[in-house]
Amino acid sequence: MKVFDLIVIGSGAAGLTSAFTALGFGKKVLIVEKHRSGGECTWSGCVPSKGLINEASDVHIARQFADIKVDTAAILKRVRLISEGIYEHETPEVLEKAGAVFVQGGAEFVSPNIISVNGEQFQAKKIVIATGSSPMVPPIPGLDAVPFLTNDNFFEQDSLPASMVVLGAGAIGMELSQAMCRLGVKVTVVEMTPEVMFREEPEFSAIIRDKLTAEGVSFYLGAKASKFERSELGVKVYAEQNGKEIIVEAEALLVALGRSPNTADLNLDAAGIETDRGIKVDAYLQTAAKGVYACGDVAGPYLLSHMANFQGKIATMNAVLPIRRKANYEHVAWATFTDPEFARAGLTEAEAREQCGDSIRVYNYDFDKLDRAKTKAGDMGRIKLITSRKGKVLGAHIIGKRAGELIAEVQVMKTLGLNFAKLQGVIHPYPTYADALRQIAQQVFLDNLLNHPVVRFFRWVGGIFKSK
Ligand SMILES: Cc1cc2nc3c(=O)[nH]c(=O)nc-3n(C[C@H](O)[C@H](O)[C@H](O)COP(=O)(O)OP(=O)(O)OC[C@H]3O[C@@H](n4cnc5c(N)ncnc54)[C@H](O)[C@@H]3O)c2cc1C
Ligand SMILES: NC(=O)c1ccc[n+]([C@@H]2O[C@H](COP(=O)([O-])OP(=O)(O)OC[C@H]3O[C@@H](n4cnc5c(N)ncnc54)[C@H](O)[C@@H]3O)[C@@H](O)[C@H]2O)c1
Repeated sequence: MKVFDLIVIGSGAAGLTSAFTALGFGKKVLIVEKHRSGGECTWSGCVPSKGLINEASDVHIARQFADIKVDTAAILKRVRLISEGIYEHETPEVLEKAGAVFVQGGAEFVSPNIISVNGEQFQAKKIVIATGSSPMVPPIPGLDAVPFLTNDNFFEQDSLPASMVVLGAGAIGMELSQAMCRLGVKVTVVEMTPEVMFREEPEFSAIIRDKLTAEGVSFYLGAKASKFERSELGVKVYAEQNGKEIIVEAEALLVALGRSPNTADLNLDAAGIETDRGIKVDAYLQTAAKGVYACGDVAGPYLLSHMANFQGKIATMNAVLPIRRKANYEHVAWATFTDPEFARAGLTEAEAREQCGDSIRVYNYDFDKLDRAKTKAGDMGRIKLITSRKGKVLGAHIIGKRAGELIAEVQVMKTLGLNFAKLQGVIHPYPTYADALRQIAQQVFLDNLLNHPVVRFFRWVGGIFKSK
């Protein structure tokens, strides 16, 4: 039996980070991949979705100047080429050149340190499970009898249909609905919660819903899908909204209702690995089986590529080095690439109030004050910054152009524990979107000053004399 220092099961964002981390420490690494290296991010997630969003954005701009015909077949082909381009840096050959052994096939556990792939057994001191997640397809009557798309096959379509029902107004539903609508698809979204993007600040979610509505996307909110039927056009979706039945019909259906962890084929019982919503891990990302770690979507709790990288590194370092580092999620951040973009770091206002009480400070900044935004008609944006009583960042929410880039500056302040007021002294080029953050910092600085005990004392004394 071949023996390794580390076996990595799955070569998506988490698995690749894990393998490269271990290789960097000179370890003998086996990578086992059932499908294609690169995983969801490269083939059916971040990369093709952002590729499609970029194409749709160009079309949206072009339509303002000319009556153009959109060739969605050519667009989807170009999107697939982007995935191929990223894959060039993640192929089995590249991984083997970097020093890993790559085996194609599905891995299953034989014991906590032995796996079987295509009937052959491999042993390792440590194992990292990074098998990702799959689209969650709930057992709603009729769903198994109608043709439907998920992110797994969405980007493989030859061309886009004329109409589509999108089930779920989460990250996938919103990004793809706007992109498809811009490319000429009549999109109807059916979402069971009362608002889109349930993880975001509600007022920001409403802004994005209004924007998509204005562009032509139709929404049924508070509507839970209850039945599906084939129809002459394609598919009929039945949903319950406020006790009434609604029926939406379209050529195609996209199911974007969340994810299920890929655990079923792993024979986890043989290794004593436990699951709840995904593979159960401790703070060090170790599973119930000693020496077996899990990271990325299969473990959660944040199903994001950069969190898969973050966890992949920690899990692997804990596995191969004599250190133990906890995965700390205090500084999680993400961006949703609708137009305008959405980005979030840390707590919402409600969460901050629950944790810190009403001593928190909330700064709301509108881009109508920002010169850079004024240079482009219709450029909207908003920032909500939530700080502690002393000015340290608890949460930040940005909607607007380049929100995904802007949040990085807040992330640095937050992660390094710097007082946000410090940013007021940092020179920002003019006119930029980032200058909005400097302007907010100016206000935090002033509030810090006004809250300083000495200043408060003199203001109090001043108040006494004034009242006399
Ligand atoms: C449409 C869409 C857009 C997204 N956009 C973003 C975004 O913009 N930003 C962001 O941060 N995140 C985004 N995500 C989420 C991101 O794609 C995932 O969080 C990330 O890819 C998870 O990486 P992973 O390594 O955990 O899993 P995966 O990438 O799924 O990799 C798991 C790998 O394991 C393999 N595997 C499974 N079972 C076995 C087995 N038994 N044996 C061997 N191999 C196995 C699979 O074939 C796969 O290659 C998006 C997701 C979707 C669906
Ligand atoms: N930009 C990004 O970072 C990005 C983009 C896309 C996806 N992702 C990741 O992929 C994951 C999966 O995305 P997703 O959009 O599939 O899931 P999601 O959890 O974001 O949204 C699923 C939505 O479906 C709704 N829903 C569930 N059952 C329903 C029913 N029966 N009828 C109507 N609505 C129903 C839920 O209320 C929810 O709003 C996300 O958690 C996110 O982490 C990230």
